[in-house]
Amino acid sequence: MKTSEYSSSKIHVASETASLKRLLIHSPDRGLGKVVPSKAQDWLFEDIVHLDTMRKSEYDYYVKLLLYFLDPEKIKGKLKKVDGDPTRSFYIPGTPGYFNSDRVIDIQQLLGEILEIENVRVKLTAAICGIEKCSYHTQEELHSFDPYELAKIFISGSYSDKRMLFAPLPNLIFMRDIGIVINDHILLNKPAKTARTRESILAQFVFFYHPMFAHIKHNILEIPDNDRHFLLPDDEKVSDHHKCTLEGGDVMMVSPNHLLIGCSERTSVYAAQQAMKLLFDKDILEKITLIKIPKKRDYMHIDTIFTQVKKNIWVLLSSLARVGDESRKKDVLHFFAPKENNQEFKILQFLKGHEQQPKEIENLEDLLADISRTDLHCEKDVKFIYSGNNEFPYGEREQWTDSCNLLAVKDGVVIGYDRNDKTLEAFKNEGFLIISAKDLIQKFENDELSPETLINTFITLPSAELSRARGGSHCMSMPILRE
Ligand SMILES: NC(=[NH2+])NCCC[C@H](N)C(=O)O
Repeated sequence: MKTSEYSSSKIHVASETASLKRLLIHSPDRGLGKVVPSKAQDWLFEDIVHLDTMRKSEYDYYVKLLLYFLDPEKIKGKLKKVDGDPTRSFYIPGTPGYFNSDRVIDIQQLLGEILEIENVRVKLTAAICGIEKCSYHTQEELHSFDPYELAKIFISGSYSDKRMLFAPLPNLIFMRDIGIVINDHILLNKPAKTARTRESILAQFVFFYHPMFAHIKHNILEIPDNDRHFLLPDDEKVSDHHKCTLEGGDVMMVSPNHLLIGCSERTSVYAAQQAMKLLFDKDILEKITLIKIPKKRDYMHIDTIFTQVKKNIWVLLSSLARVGDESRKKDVLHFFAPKENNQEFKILQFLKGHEQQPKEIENLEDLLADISRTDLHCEKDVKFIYSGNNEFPYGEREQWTDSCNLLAVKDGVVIGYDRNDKTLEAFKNEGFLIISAKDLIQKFENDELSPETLINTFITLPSAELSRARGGSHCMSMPILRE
């Protein structure tokens, strides 16, 4: 793909379920295979992963599925060849066999392309060496690499000869968190965790320097830090009133005029307010709802507790929603039931021009039903599918492995993990076809099914390794164009 071919690229997202047309992803890179047990948690993984299994038996299916839906020419008729290649060159940017799609786009490819521009390479190398505290000689050595190899080094933290230079970025596979497209604007993140700092520098350079985003350069939004934050004592810097962090998993574009922002372990109230001010001042939206959830590793972002499946269907965790079966059973099983954490839960809705009088919404279902009816003008009944089929203790168990973190490739067709049996049962009860990625891809290849005619389907992705990284298919995608 020539960089010039990207220049007419449209960037626009105004819903969570309209047909996906273009997105950014990142295939697990060699850095993930270098995580050691003592660092796994610091680097936000629940465990170390088996890289080969994660790629060949899990993530590669995600890529093939996305290609079938978004850019079928790149895959159709080639499945046998792709699956039979032990080097996986189809999935690796910069190699001759790479699928090179302008619709399913690996950020590593874009990084390689901007590193071909001399002054960008110099600046980015200096920036990375600065935060990673590299020596002058390392900086010089880095200049000698080919742009695509340099992109790999910046992401994986290691050279191809296996020498490690700095920490890997295992969480870059969760592309959702680096930024978010809001209509035709991009809001960049401010990561809460140091393990994700380098990711946002890479993202900043890609969005500001890649020709794909040149025509919307003035639409790239960065949240301002607290004025003179550097003068705050260290212990005050971490308080929610001063801290300025925001990650894409907490930002959801549910309709052209309405944005949801989660205030969570990762997104501070201060940053959410700054984002709101920026978006209202620039007239990008008229309604923003802040959803405050407990600051807990279990629910790091709002997209871990609910996502949209269809205009009128949502999947969510009942213990944070309206009283469901799950919470009623807690009275009986109170010894084992988790502590009630609803007190920390609050929803406030703000309208432009009336920011001082937010409306409080009592529970998640009321908010989501209102989005379906009022914002999306949906006349059908609004339905809620609960994690773990709302049966104790499966709701929490399956939420932990991303039962609520689904990616809609079109209205009613979602990708999620295969391991959440009870949640899948709940989808089945709602009339959804449950089909594995492997079977579906084969049926697409044999023309038994087609992405255009598919409706109400839950496509299951193998997830034994992926779920150890604590993110699902919603987090693994950054949509940049929906229909
Ligand atoms: N949008 C999301 N839910 N992202 C999940 C990110 C998971 C990643 N391991 C982290 O802790 O940062």
